Amino acid sequence: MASFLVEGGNKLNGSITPQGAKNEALQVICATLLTSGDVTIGNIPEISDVQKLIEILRGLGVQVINERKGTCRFNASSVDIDYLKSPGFAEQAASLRGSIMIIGPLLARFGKAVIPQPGGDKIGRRRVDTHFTGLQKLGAKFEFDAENQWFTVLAPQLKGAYMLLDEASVTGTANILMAAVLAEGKTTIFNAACEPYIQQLCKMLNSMGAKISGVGSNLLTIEGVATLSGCSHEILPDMIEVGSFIGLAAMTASEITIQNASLGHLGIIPDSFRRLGINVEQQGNNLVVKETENYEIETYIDGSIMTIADAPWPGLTPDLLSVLLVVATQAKGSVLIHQKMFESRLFFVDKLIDMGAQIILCDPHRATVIGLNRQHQLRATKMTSPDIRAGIALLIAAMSAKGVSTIDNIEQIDRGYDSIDKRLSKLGAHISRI
Ligand SMILES: CC(=O)N[C@H]1[C@@H](OP(=O)(O)OP(=O)(O)OC[C@H]2O[C@@H](n3ccc(=O)[nH]c3=O)[C@H](O)[C@@H]2O)O[C@H](CO)[C@@H](O)[C@@H]1O
Ligand SMILES: C=C(OP(=O)(O)O)C(=O)O
Repeated sequence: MASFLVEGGNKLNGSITPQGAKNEALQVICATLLTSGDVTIGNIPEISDVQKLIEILRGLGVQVINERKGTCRFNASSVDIDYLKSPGFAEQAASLRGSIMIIGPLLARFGKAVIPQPGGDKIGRRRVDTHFTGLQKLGAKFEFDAENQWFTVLAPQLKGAYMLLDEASVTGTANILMAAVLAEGKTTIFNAACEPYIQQLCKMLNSMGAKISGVGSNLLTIEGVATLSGCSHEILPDMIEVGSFIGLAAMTASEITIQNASLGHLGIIPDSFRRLGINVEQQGNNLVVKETENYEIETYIDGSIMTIADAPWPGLTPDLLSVLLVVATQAKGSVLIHQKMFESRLFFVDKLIDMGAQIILCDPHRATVIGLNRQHQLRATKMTSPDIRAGIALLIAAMSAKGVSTIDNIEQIDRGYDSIDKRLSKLGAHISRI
C-alpha cells in the first residue's frame, strides 16, 4: 500500500491539462469488442482502472497496439470467449467497476457473456439489476450464481425492444446500448443516462455504423445493424478532474489555468463551484480559477442555507460532491451537501473534522458544512483514502493544511488520476510518494 506525504500550505501557480475521462474511457474501450475492424482511441488516461480493463481485453485476445502516448489501436477480430472461465479473468474483472461493460458487447457479438460481481468504489450498494433487466428485455437468458456471485447472459440473437429503465444507470445504459446496436430491429431506451460519457459512446458507435438517435436525451432509439466497422475516437477531458482542479485552486487560494477543459461538456460543474463563491472564469476553451482568499457560499433567496445535491445528468455528478464539500470548509457561510445516490460516500468527513473542519454528518447521505472563512487553517493529519473521490478531496485538504499529512491507500486515487503527485508538483505542490 503506497502513501503520499503532503506538505500543506503552499500556493500553487500555473496551468494544468486534464487527462482523458476515466468513465468514458472504460465505456469506449469495451465498445471495441463490437467489431472485427480496427478502432483507434485517443486521449486514453494512464490510470490503473483503464490499464486493468485493457489487460482484460488482451486476455480475451484483443490486439492492443500502443501507437503513441494516450493513443491505442484495438482489434477484436479474434476473441477467445473461454478466457472468461479463467481464474485470471475472475480476479481482474472483480477489481474494477468498468469491467461490467464487456457484457453487452460480448453478448451481442458472441451470444454469451459471464462476469463476477464487478469492483470499483465501496461507496454503498451498487446494484447491477438495471443492466441485466435491460439485457433480458432484449431477449437474453439471465442466470445468477448466488454462491459464487457470477452473472451469465445468453442469447443466440438479441431482439430490439422498448424498455423503461428503473434508474438512469450510467454503466447500465452503456451496456444495454452496446447490446442493442447489434440486436435485430428497433430498441427504445427510456430513462437512459445521458452523461457526456454516454453521449461520447453513442457518437463512437454511430461512427462505427450504429444507428442511434436521441443522443444527449433520456430517450434513445436504436435501429439494430448486422455488423459494425472500425473507427477513430477521441476521449473528452475528464470533467471530474476539471472539478477537482477547481477545488484545489480554491482551497489553496491559488490561481490555476485548466487548459482545454472542453467547456461545452461540463454542464453545471463550474456553476456549482461559483455557488460556493469561487471565481471561475472562462477564457476560450480554458477555465481560469482566480486567486481568492475569501469566498462566500450563496444562500437561497429567502436567506436559508443552500443544498448542493447530486442528480443524474444534466444534474450535478455525485463524483464531485466530496471535492465541493472540502471547498466549503474554508468558505464563509454554510451549505448542506446531500449525496443522494450513494449511502457510504460521506464518512470521510471524520478526517476533515480531525483536521479542524466544522462539519456535522447528519446521516450517511447528508453533511452540513459550516465554513471557517479561513479563520483557522486545517491541521495536517494521517489519513487513509477510502475511495477515489474522497481520496482526492483529502489530498486537496492536506495541500491546504498546516504541516505534513500522510495519506495511505493512494492506489484508490491512482485508479482515476494519472500521476497526480507529479502533475501537481509542477504547479508548486509538495507531494512525495512513499
Ligand atoms: C465506471 C463508471 O462510469 N462509474 C460511474 C457510474 O457508476 P455506475 O454506472 O455504477 O452508477 P449508476 O449510474 O448505476 O448508479 C449509481 C448510484 O446512483 C443510484 N442512482 C442512479 C441513477 C438514478 O437515477 N438514481 C439513483 O439513485 C444507483 O442506485 C446507484 O447506487 O455512474 C455513477 C453515477 O454517476 C458514478 O458515480 C460513477 O463514477
Ligand atoms: C465511483 C467512481 O468510480 P467507479 O464507478 O469506477 O467505482 C468514481 O469515478 O467516482
